[in-house]
Amino acid sequence: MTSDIPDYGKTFALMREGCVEQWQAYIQHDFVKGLADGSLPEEAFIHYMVQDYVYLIHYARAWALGVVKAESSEEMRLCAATVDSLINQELSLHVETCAAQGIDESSLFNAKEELETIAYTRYVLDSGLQGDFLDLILALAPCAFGYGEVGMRLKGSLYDGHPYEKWIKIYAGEEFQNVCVEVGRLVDLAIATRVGDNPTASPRWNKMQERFTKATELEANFWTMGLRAGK
Ligand SMILES: Cc1ncc(C[n+]2csc(CCO)c2C)c(N)n1
Repeated sequence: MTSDIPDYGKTFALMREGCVEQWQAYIQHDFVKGLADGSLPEEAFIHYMVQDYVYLIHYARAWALGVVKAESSEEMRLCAATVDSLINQELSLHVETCAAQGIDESSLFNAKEELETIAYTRYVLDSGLQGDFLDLILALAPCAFGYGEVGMRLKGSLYDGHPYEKWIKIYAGEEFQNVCVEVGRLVDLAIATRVGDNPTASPRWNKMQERFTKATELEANFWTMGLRAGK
């Protein structure tokens, strides 16, 4: 890596460049700044974690739709593995963090959804329902790439007793960074097999960029929703 932009593949580099303004609004959001220096109020963090649990449930449903829409055994396997790890592993940070605040898992599962949560998750699901596998995967991708980039950036912000150390270490960690690289490979492969080696020349490119950009905007909106708690 020659810059501070992580290497999650060719599509990530192109798409990120195609929506730099929205991308910066996402990864340098005030919520992220508050996570970095530890100044984010705990109330906002918990509000965000509850909504993020709900988000992850729908996000897992969207990856399950990827199993339905896959057009190769490799795509199908990767999507199925992601559904499994989301449901059986990745939700545990949310369950544990919220349990410490007296919120049990059934309250999380049944939490009232904020409009930003509905907008983002249903946009992703509809991308897969309305479109093909590629449409779906492009709406899913900013989630992984953005948190991967945020995690990398925030690694240097840790200090002894940092309130959000656990969160930062998960997203900065090798395991999660590998997930981003894997998602990058899946997106690159999905594009190569459907639109070829020169995707920006494809008539589909603008629509593809639009999906990625919209999901990026919905990510920034999701942080803003998190900040609203207690105000
Ligand atoms: C709103 C929101 N966006 C992204 C993530 C990060 N994330 C959740 S699951 C996962 C793995 C991707 O396969 C990633 C990167 C989040 N937690 N919440």
